[in-house]
Amino acid sequence: MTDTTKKQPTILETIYAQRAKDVEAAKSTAGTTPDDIAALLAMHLAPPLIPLVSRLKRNPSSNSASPSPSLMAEIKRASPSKGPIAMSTNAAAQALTYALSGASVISVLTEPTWFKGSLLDMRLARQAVDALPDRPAILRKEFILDEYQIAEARLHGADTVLLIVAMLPPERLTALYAYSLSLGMEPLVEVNNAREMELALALGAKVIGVNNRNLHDFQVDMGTTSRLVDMVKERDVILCALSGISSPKDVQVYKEQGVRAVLIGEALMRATDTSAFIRNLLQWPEPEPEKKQRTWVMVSGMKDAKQAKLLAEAGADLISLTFDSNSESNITLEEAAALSKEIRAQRSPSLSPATTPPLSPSPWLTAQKRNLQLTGVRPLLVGTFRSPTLPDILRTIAVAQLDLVQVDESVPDGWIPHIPVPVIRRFKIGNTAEVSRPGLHSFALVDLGVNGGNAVDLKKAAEVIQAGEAAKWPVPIILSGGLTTQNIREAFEVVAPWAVETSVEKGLAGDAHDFLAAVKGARQ
Ligand SMILES: O=C(O)c1ccccc1N[C@@H]1O[C@H](COP(=O)(O)O)[C@@H](O)[C@H]1O
Repeated sequence: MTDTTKKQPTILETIYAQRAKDVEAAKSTAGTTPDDIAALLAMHLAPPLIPLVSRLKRNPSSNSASPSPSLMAEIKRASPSKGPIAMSTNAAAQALTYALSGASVISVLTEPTWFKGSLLDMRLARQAVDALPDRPAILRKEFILDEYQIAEARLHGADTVLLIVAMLPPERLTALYAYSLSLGMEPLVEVNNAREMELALALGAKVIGVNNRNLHDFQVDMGTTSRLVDMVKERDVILCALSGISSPKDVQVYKEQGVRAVLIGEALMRATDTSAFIRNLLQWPEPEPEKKQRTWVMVSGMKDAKQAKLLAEAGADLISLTFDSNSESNITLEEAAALSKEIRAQRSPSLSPATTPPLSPSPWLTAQKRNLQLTGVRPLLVGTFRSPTLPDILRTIAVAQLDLVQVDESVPDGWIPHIPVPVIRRFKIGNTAEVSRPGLHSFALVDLGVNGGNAVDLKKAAEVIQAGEAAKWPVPIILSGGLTTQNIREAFEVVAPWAVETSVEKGLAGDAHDFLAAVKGARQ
């Protein structure tokens, strides 16, 4: 017979009990004991952090006169109240979509039983956004009851963790809050009523989320946040509304009340066009369309400073020197240093204040291209290397004062972070799988592998661009190999590269000048 006098545990109590068991199991598993996690943190194996508070203050509307709240976008496959929501979600792809749509925080549920999440999801979400210029913070959305889960979160790439006041005795809450801070992570402290808000404020929490969903009975009351707004007025606290938000009206009400961020799960997971849905929900401005930039030109094999100056005047943006003893264009270190000095003396950077466009979310190569264009200094000096050693590259950069270097496939990826200037990686047309890898080379040169005059396969190069960076941004490439005054117009039409390359073959400056003139004529 069932004992009807015994109170049924709420879902929060049930989840707590299960997570307490899960934590004990993880702690007693060889390789993931608390000592192991501490040793891994001491080895600095946790990736670098970004601060939650300042990241939450930035969103695509934050420069406007009336900024809308920031977005904490949640990856939520399922939930105890709704069951399955979006079971086939790929956490990394979803995270990248959120990031490129302007989210300030990506909230990743790591609870496996009711939410179908995992630490692997969180780690992949972090990896997917890691190379973005202003990546969102990663929140471990979890039922945290033990320091162990916070250390685990940090190790797997979280920038912040959730602490649920309703779930923790006050002294546990205080200890966990302090521990999270000790690892550099300002937590999101979740409350559901005035008493919990007082506890959160007493803690000194800087980011407080009011959950509109009562975690004991699942009831969602959108007024819960509104009723607590006054408690944080005039305080240095970012107030966030959590749960049940699905329409622009919901967000507008909170915005008017001074809520600075909203956490949204289900509505985002069900959206068909996530970016458009987010923009409409938050009333963020449309991203400014990329201004059509003129196609850049790189002239390679330069050995003569006067010639370089003339070509720069004729429109060359990048002047490349070849460091390859097997090439006729090879330049010695002494010659390179002299040429560099002359070019630097001649180039006159604009000293007027930089017109910096607002930071808009964009993937890695697109951002690198934009940043280079913003420098305003022309021509930039490139050192092109064939089978170099790392010390060769470093010394040449220092002596010849190179702005960029270009390397071929012989250079291991592991060297690139050690090269102190942006790297152009040369890819042969049949071998372009890694062109849009983020976070390593800053620019990709796609070599059609043909010498001037022969037929070039422009369609293949077009496919590389159209394969897309983060799916929908055209991959900015430098197109090289076989471009001539005759085919440059077609190359622009078929491929639309960011830049094109030609070379000063055997000192025939005329060719490069003709090429530059043809480029000018062909630019749309
Ligand atoms: O959604 C639930 O059933 C749930 C149950 C227990 C704890 C938390 C739960 N969900 C939380 O809901 C928000 C996101 O809400 P929404 O999907 O936008 O309505 C988030 O805080 C979840 O962790």
